[in-house]
Amino acid sequence: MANIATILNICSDPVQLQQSSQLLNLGGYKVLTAASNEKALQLCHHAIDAIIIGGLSNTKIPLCCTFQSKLNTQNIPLLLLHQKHQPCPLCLAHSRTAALSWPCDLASLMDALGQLINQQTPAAEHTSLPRQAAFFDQSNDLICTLSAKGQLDYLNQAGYKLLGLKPNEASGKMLSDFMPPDAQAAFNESTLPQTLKNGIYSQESSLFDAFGNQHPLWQTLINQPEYSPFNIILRARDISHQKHTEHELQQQKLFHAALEALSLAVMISDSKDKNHPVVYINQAFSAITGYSAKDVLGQNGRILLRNKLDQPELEILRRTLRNRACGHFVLECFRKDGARYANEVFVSPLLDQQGEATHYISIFHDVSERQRQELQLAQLATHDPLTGLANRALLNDRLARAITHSQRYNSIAAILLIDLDRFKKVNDSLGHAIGDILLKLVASRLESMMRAGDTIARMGGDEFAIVSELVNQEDAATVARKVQQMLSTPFHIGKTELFITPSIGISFAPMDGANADSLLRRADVALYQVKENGRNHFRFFSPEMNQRASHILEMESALRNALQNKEFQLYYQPQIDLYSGELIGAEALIRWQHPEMGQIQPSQFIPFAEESGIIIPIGEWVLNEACIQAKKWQEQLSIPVTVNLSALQFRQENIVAIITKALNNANLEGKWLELELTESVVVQNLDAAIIYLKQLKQLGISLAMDDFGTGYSSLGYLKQFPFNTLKIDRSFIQNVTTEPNDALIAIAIISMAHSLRLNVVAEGVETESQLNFLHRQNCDLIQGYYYSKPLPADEFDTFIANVKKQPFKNKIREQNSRTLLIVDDEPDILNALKRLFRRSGYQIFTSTSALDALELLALNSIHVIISDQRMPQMHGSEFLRRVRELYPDTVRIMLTGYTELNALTNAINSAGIYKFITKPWEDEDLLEEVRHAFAYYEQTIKHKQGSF
Ligand SMILES: Nc1nc2c(ncn2[C@@H]2O[C@H](COP(=O)(O)O[C@H]3[C@@H](O)[C@H](n4cnc5c(=O)[nH]c(N)nc54)O[C@@H]3COP(=O)(O)O)[C@@H](O)[C@H]2O)c(=O)[nH]1
Repeated sequence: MANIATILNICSDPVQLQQSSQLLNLGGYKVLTAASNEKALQLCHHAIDAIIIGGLSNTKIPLCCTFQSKLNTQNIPLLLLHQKHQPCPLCLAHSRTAALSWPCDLASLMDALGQLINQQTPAAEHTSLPRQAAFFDQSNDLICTLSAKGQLDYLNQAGYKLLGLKPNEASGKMLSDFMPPDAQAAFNESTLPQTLKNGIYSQESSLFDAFGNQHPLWQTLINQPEYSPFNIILRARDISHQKHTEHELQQQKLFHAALEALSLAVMISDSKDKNHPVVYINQAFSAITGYSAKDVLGQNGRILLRNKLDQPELEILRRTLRNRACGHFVLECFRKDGARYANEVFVSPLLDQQGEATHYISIFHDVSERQRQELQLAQLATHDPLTGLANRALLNDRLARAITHSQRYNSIAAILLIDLDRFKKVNDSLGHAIGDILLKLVASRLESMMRAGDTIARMGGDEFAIVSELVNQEDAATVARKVQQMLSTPFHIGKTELFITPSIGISFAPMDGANADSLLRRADVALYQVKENGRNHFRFFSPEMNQRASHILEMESALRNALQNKEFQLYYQPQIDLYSGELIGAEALIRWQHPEMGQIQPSQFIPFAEESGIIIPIGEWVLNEACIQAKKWQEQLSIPVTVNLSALQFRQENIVAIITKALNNANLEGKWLELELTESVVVQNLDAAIIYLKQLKQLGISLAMDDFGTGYSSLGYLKQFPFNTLKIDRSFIQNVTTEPNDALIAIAIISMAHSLRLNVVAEGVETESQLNFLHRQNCDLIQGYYYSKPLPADEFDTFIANVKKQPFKNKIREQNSRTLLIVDDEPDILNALKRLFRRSGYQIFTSTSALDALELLALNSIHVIISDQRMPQMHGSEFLRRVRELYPDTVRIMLTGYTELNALTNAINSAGIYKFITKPWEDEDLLEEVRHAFAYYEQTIKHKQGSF
């Protein structure tokens, strides 16, 4: 193929410049275009074969003249494409200058140029296009002629080659057949009509070759009507390379933009240079490290490490790079401002064709926050968030290790479970915030006594644990004592001073268990024993304790079965109003009808049920049953039913909902239900208790405080809670007539309850004397065997039907006569005295024992008492002391042969003895003394009554 001539096409008219350049292109010339003089001069350094100057204006120096020197010196031909005006005569004079009027067709332009360049004519004849074929065949571009409908006629050699056609295969084919389907319609409907209309049309398009390869092309179509029917000349230049370059460029831009947009830092360093200088960093690099491109480019990447060059990961990094491998590390790095951060780096080498690393690419990001979170998570998984001590999981792990160690080295591992006594009270009374501070202070005191190798953990709540490897078991006692001592100093929180004591249960490996679980359970059993026995102690686990623990487990499962097999039954014990004799309520008391063991009393299983937690479902069953029974009695008897609530039950957050549900199930109004709670149940959960009790009260439910007198017996608590009734514990009633202390407590409770406008129920009333006593103390309500034992519901109905309602008549005969009680264990003396006083007209009571005498005192209004001192059961002085406490108005005379001065003095002082008469007595003297005693009694009573 011939060399392509280069034409400098200069024209100030852009339309002419474009059209003439396209014709020149079509004619196979390489065209340099210049729209201005200056541009043209700039292009003059190219090797130019001819200059075309068009669109000439009437400037002083014609454009063509400007180039004369170049034209002359280099002998470059010049073609003047003049429009309306005449070409420059000066230039025309030049030998290698020609003129042509514009517009002209391709053939004329080719002719004129051909003659000027080497006097040759590429298109010698311009009458027929095919005659120019030889010229077109020299072109690298596809050139073809088409009909107005796009049918191919002539195709040059470059075209045949591009389309992969055999010679003459093109003629008659439609050009659109070589186009992609979506371009075909556009070619027929837009490209061809536009070309015919405007004479020339250019566009980017593509053609498929015979092998299916698509070639991107820049097409110029020129309409040459004189060559009809194949009047359209198409010149198409393969722009694959240009496209490829453009694509490459775009890709590069995209990659660069992507790198810059990346949130990961990218650093590229030159590995050929021995200092490995950084040659590229992206924006994220600067954002993460604070270093700008100016700071880093040309420097070694270790700028990020400062002087932290002893990191083990660095050695691995160097090795990785030496091996031209990829690596991933977390390095400790430093920002420009010196702040440390954890840098997760991915490094890979960029290899050349020889496999040599030309660059190292490091991609990294700051993982400080992630590392912090990971650490925090790890800490949380193994540590208690409040105190920072090990948690249960970590303790289990350490305990397991200690056990293994003890087995391997014949040593001892101890686990000490520490429970803070009455911590709950601190929490309830001072609030959880103070409770938390206290726990933290306890933790830090425990930590301060820790030896290397010990583990201190918080197991939850107020329970701590220490795992320690010891030489012998005594060492554990030393540790326990140290814990007690550490916690014995009061804690100061703000202005509050708190005292805490620990209960500690201890078990040992390998003696008490071969795994962490069993050791913990056994330490817990020992701890339980400490708590049961008054707290603030430590105990080692013993196998006997374990028996109890396994008994609890057995009981729990038996109770669960009992519940399932419906072995529980409710008994009901009547509560009576002493004054009206009316039935005022019934207390529901559970019984266990064991299929083999018969009836089991609640005292034998309720404690286990509470310990194991099974009291919760049992309690729910009791509530439901009692409500159903109360509903029945509501209609027949109009009495409420009392149900006992255990501590565990009351601690349930949804206790009010459970009770409401039981009421709803039975369709029972709240006023027919009374709940009995012990003082400790309420005090254990003070804040919640107030809320729950008020809510229960709003449901119309009555509240009774059970076992009053056995616990805190605090008037302060009582005032806070909306109780209706106080129950005096059975233990006080039992000896109320014989034990002044019990009597005094009963009396105090009755008076306290009345002052708070509460009802008082005395429970466990078994005897008439107890009843009399309580009646005299104005106790209104009675429950006990005296009236009835607890009965099944049907028997309760029968009992109620048969017992006539009658007000209690105080059996104390309101004696009009003077009453004298004589107490002596010798019947002969008793008879002698009886005979002596018979004539005096006194009503005489006699008793051979002090206890019987106390019973008589409870049942009768006694004025004067004569008691012997030496009695087997109880001495006269003790008897009379009690009488003084219980019945202070009585006048007490001691009759004895015992003359020891000290005993007499004590007796007189403690028993408030009126007269001391020695045996054997003088009848007259004794009669006289007793007469005086009655007078004294009557005077005292009169005085008392008068003072009211
Ligand atoms: N949480 C629950 N506790 C319950 C339930 N049912 C019973 N209990 C508690 O068990 C303890 C023992 O009860 P129990 O053996 O039924 O004894 C009660 C009465 O039978 C007994 N009592 C009554 N009068 C007399 C008497 O004159 N003499 C005498 N020796 N005993 C008598 O007293 C117990 C009444 O107890 P309380 O009024 O509740 O204090 C006991 O603590 C029950 O509370 C249950 O369903 N849930």
